[in-house]
Amino acid sequence: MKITAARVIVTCPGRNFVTLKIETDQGVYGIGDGTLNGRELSVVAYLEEHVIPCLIGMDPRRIEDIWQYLYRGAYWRRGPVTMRAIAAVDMALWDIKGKMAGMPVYQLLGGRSRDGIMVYGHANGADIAETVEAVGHYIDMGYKAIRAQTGVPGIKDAYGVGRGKLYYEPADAALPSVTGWDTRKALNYVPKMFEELRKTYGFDHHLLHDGHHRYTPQEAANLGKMLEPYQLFWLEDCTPAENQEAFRLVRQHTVTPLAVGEIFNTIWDAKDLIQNQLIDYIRATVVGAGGLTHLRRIADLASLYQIRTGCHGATDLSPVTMGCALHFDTWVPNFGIQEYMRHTPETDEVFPHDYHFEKGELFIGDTPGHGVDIDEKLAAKYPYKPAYLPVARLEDGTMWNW
Ligand SMILES: O=C(O)[C@@H](O)[C@@H](O)[C@H](O)[C@H](O)CO
Ligand SMILES: [Mg+2]
Repeated sequence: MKITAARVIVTCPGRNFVTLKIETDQGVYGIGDGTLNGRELSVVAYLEEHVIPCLIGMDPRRIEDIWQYLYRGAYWRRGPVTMRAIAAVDMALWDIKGKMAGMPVYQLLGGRSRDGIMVYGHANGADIAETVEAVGHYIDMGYKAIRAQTGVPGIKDAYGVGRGKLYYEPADAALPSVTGWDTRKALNYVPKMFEELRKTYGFDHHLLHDGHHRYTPQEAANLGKMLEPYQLFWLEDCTPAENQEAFRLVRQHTVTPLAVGEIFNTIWDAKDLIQNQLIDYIRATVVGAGGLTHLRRIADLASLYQIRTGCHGATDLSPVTMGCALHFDTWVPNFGIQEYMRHTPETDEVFPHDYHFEKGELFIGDTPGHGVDIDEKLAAKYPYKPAYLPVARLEDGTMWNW
């Protein structure tokens, strides 16, 4: 069996997606996601110029060998562009293998460990009152777990506050828009939101919060401590994780569960955090961390330390990644939760898929492969549109983490 052709499809049904389609001499094809929000075309070039020429003629059944070929073979390892390109190939190959076997991917991974996949949705508002109302909306929709982010008085366009009720897309301008940040104001405000949420809705639902890399380790420890009475499911990206050691300081001061990893690309980004038990949930996902082949290695390492998975699932991860993540979640023994930010109806139409939401959970179907396809004719109607993620500056103009 041979790979005969591969091509990249870029489409923008509301936001940009990079999709790789691999074709074989047996008429079976597979698709994979390589979207890198705000830097999409770098992955397109990596795939078109440097990966696809190597793939032609290879045996698509050799998933592991092709993974190693692309990872070791480039000599230059790791990084978001390389690992997304590898992930796109990997997803497409698992899709092909599943179609050849007549089985859904979760069966190939080892079979079902659970029926439904608990997901969390994004509730947010301009202030505490609006966010409390938004959380109620998610509870009404049946969610068991909800992430709550609020605008903070005095901070311009703080991360996490959307303009629409369900569809929140931060990459909203042809050049990066400038938002603000002020740690003191946030530390005064965020705990009050959780106090209000618990007062209003009690303790039956899981509540989550994303720090989006904006606190120093000491500030993150302080926030974690202040949030303890509200029993969060997790506090995410409370401080940047390039220095994995930084989490030791946070961990020593708070029992609020910690989650990290949406920007991780390999097991090496998470190794110290996992082996030193500095986190509770690992958020690496299929598109970010080199596909299913590599993600399951990360999950296996995490399982030795009772750390559970919580795959990134924002809207910049295409339905192809969501489908693959749900196969992974259905199999992985140490599953924790799955993030689920809904795609717009236009995106869902371009990517027909075999998964559905019911009572706070997502369910993957039994279509052979990963069960997500691309309607190329429809995709062609939505050409690429440059869109950047915002940047953040402190009040005095200093660049900060968005
Ligand atoms: O937890 C999350 O989902 C966020 O941190 C993301 O929305 C992140 O900001 C985007 O994926 C960036 O593209
Ligand atoms: Mg996040």
